[in-house]
Amino acid sequence: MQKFQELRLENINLNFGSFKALEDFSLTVKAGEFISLLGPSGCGKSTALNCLSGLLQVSSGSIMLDNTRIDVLPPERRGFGMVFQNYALFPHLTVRSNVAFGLEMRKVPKAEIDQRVERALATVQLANQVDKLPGQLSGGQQQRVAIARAVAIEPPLVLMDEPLSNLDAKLRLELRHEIKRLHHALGLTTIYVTHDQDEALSLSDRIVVMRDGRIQQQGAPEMLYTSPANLYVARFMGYRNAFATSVETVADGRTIARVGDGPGAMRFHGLVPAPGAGAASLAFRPDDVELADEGIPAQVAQVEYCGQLWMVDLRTADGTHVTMETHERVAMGQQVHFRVPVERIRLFADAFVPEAA
Ligand SMILES: Nc1ncnc2c1ncn2[C@@H]1O[C@H](COP(=O)(O)OP(=O)(O)OP(=O)(O)O)[C@@H](O)[C@H]1O
Repeated sequence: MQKFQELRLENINLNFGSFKALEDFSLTVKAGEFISLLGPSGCGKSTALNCLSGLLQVSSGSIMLDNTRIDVLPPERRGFGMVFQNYALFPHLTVRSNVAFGLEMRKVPKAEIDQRVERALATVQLANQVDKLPGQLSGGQQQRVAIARAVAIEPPLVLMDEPLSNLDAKLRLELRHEIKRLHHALGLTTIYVTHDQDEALSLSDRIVVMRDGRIQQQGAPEMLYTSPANLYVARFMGYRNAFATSVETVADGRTIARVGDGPGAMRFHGLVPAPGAGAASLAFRPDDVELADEGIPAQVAQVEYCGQLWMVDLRTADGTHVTMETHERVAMGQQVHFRVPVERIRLFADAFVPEAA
C-alpha cells in the first residue's frame, strides 16, 4: 500500500456548465481517518468523491497526496478503492474473479493474487462463497464482495458512495459494523458518502456537512451534534424542533427568546446570542424536551411507540408543534407541561425556513 500522511483537497471548484456543483471545497484528511460527507440529495457529495477518484475532472483547485498532485492523474494511476451503492460487480465473473480483477489489472503475480483474494474474502466472511456468481448472492453479500474487491488492491484510500442504501435496515446495521471493523483492522483511510445522519455519526472520526456544493461545517461527530454551526447542520443532527425566534433583553438584563407571539407564545429565559451573531432561529432536539410540573402548557397531539421510548407530538396553546422523546407514557389529548433546559437550546443567526424549503 502506498503510504501517505495527508490528503488535501485545496479550493476545489467543479462546474457543470454554469452550475456550480462544488464551490471552494477544501478538506484535509489524515491517514487512518474515517471521514463522512453528509448532506441531502444533490448537495455535491458524489461529485466530491468522483473528483477524488478521477471520474470527474476538477474545474479549478488541486488535490494533493502529500507532495504529489493527483488531480491531474487518470483514475487508474490514483489507485483508490471504490465501493458504490449498486455494488457494480461483474455479473459474469465469480466472486473470486471479481475480487481478483483489480489485482490482475495491476499485473500482480498469480500466487500473490490468490493469497490476497483469499484474505480479502475471509475478512468480509465470504470465504465459502468464492465460486458463486453475484446473482446468486444476497444484496448484503454482494456489497461484501464489492468491499473485498476495494480492499484487495490495498489502496491508499477507500471511497464509498452510499454503500448501504440498497440494503434493508437490519443488513444496513450489520454491514455498518463490518465497515467500521474493516477500517480499523486493515488500517484504511476511508471517505464515505451518505445522507444518513446515524451512519455518519456512528462511523466517522470527522463529518463534513455539505449544502449546495459547499461545506457547512466539519468536525468530530460529538462536536457537530452538540454545537452545530447553523440551523441547516442542526437539522441534520436531529434538532427536529426549529423555530423563528426573537431575543429581547428585559429590564434587569435578563433575556427572553420568544417563539410565536400572543399569550400562547413559548418563552425561554436566559438564552444569550453569541456576540455579534444575532438570533433569528432556535432549535432543540426531541430528547431535550422534558415533562415538568410547571412549564409550557401543551396538549398531546400524537404518540408513536418506538420500543424503548415514545415520540410525542405536543401542541402548544398557539398551535406550535414540539416533538418530544420520552420514557414516560402519555395519552393522546392529555394536557401536560414541558420544559427545555436552556443549555440545550441552540440559537442561530440564520433566518428560519421551513424544513422542505
Ligand atoms: N454530469 C452532470 N451534469 C450536470 N449536472 C450534474 C452532473 N452530475 C451531477 N450534477 C448536478 O450536480 C449536483 C450534485 O450532484 P451529486 O451527484 O454530487 O449530489 P449528491 O449529493 O451525491 O446527491 P445524491 O445523494 O442524490 O447522489 C446535483 O444538482 C446534480 O444534478
